[in-house]
Amino acid sequence: MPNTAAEELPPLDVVAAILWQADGRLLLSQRPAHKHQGGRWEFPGGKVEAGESHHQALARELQEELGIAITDSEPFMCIEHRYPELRVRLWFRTVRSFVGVAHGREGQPLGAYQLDELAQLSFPAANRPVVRALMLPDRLLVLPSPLPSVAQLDATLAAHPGSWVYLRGLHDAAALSPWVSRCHAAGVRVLVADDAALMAAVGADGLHLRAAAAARLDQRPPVPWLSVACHDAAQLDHAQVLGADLALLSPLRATPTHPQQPGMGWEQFQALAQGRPLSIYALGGVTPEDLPQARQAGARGVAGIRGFWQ
Ligand SMILES: Nc1nc2c([nH]c(=O)n2[C@H]2C[C@H](O)[C@@H](COP(=O)(O)OP(=O)(O)OP(=O)(O)O)O2)c(=O)[nH]1
Repeated sequence: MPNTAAEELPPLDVVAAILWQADGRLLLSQRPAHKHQGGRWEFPGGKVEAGESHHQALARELQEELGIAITDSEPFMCIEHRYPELRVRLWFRTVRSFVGVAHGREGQPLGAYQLDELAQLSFPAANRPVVRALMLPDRLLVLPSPLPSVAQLDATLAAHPGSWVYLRGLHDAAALSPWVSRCHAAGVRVLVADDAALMAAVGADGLHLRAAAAARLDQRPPVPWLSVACHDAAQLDHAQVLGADLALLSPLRATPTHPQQPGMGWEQFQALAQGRPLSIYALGGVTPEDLPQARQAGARGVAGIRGFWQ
């Protein structure tokens, strides 16, 4: 029987902090045993009260729960999740600095963790996509055609530290291997199109499915990172069914290569992207300067060619 009580109620709006300490570790707290999702680790925060902005709610919660003061926070991701007993809409916000010594004012244990330690912790189910998202980059560089020179690649990787590269347009091991090696030498992760066996053969980090390849699948291929090209809600739904980590949602704007395709614009992007449990990248006429706007619209990051390559 459907859980009608959960269907009828609007989701509970909750803010939660991706709270970076000065030492580069994330500060987490453990939910008290008697509360919903008790005993699990959480990003500190709580329910948004009537009339509060998300930032105000987060500032109040962090003061109440951890005894710290914040002046800034920025949107990181929004995830809607249905627990059997309630629906939550979690507004994760990044906090890079705070004043005060964090301590569990409600007696809750706190912990500081490196990103690569998070996988060992038990989180509420709603948090899984955000834990994955934290390991993903803000910027995804799409390999242009014609191919860039090695000098161009090196300059571009240096200009966008922490980004990943989608090795678009290369479909055999001989063509891919030098690019994989060059990117890995720079500490950059790479995605390969459509073919999981080829991805593994060249030692790439993940698979990017073009829309037609995604449509042919009904379950996730066994890859460490899965990205899917999407243009509408049905394709995003399918990306979720596949358990994708990333979706490249396009076109945000019309581009010189596809001038006949009108861009969806940020409003439509937000309507499609916000609340989904995967990291969505805005693609199509997007530049790195669009990142703050993209975040407001529910994107994890920005992807593209023009505006990214040196
Ligand atoms: N703060 C927080 N809540 C989370 C996370 N993940 C997740 O599913 N939740 C859920 C658990 C709860 O159902 C809800 C948060 O509600 P809460 O009860 O902690 O809110 P609150 O601090 O305002 O609590 P209270 O006033 O009732 O004591 O969101 C997370 O990472 N952080």
